[in-house]
Amino acid sequence: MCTAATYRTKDFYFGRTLDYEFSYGEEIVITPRNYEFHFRHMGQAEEHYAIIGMAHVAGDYPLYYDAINEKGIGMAGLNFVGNAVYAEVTEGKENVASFEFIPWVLRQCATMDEVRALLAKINLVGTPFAEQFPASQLHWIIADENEAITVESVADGLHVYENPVGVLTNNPPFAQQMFMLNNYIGLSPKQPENSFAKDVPLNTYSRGMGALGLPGDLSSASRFARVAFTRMNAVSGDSEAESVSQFFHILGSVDQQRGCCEVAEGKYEITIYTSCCNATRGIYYYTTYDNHRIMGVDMHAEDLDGTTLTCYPMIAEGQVSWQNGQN
Ligand SMILES: C[C@H](CCC(=O)NCCS(=O)(=O)O)[C@H]1CC[C@H]2[C@@H]3[C@H](O)C[C@@H]4C[C@H](O)CC[C@]4(C)[C@H]3C[C@H](O)[C@]12C
Repeated sequence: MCTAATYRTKDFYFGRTLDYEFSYGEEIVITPRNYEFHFRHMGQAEEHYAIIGMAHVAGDYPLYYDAINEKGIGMAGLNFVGNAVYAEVTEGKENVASFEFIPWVLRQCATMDEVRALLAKINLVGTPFAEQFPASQLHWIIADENEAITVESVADGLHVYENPVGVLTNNPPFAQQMFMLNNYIGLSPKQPENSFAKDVPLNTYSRGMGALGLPGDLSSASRFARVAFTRMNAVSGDSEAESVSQFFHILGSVDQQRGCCEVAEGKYEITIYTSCCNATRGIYYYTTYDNHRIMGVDMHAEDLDGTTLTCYPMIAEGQVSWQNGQN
């Protein structure tokens, strides 16, 4: 399971959790403006916007999971197993393989209008990256500081949905996820009044009872409702420290602890990493399952006019900062 979210204070923040039972060996990858992309069906592209994100690099190609570009657009791919259906390669169309979708959008779009125009022309195809990497079944969230959309390629074609909650998880399809939020219409961060029955003496015996009924399990539908509630009601200061801290708290509401989601005998899905990009400033922050210290990689600290990828392996080990003894 995975969850992605957007958040806005003074700057625009975009990130996700990557929940799985194993890692593909991902790292933080900066693609500079002059790196040559060789698209499978669309030829080669030289000049483009710089990109920073989490990717598995194979044969010098950045297979991005989630990323932002230097113009402040963010995009992430999340599992959509059983529903994602990609098109066949069609002569005369803009055929883009699903593994190329993130760089295809981020390399050339500076606004959401440009993203929409690009999506109107795209033919998203299932061409595999390599034999050992068949096309993953994904759906995507794409966002800037003003809006978010969800893109789903299903049996009857490509769908682009407005995403007013700025959240994406996994199944079911996005329209159903949004519909199911109706179930939580009565939830509130405020304490509830007794609307159950006026003659029954019901009282609030605890704080937080306004959100009683928000599901606590790890299913993707429950995570969708939980993170949407958290994100839509989140309040923070607008400094970088306060915004980043708050963003990790929002995604912390759907953190997966080892042991609670068994996917095969003795195998557990966990939150491998959580990311928070400051898309306004080109910074990729992350934590990992064992490293709760927020790490940061700044794209503008690199030569963005270069031609080669810059990769930073994730620091996955945790450290305690002792305040006495033990040092
Ligand atoms: C497994 C990851 C999604 C995690 C997730 O959504 N889990 C939910 C599980 S469930 O539905 O609820 O069961 C996805 C997200 C991004 C994916 C990777 C990226 O798309 C980049 C390449 C794409 C290639 O086609 C396959 C390898 C790959 C390197 C992908 C492997 C894998 O499918 C990743 C890592």
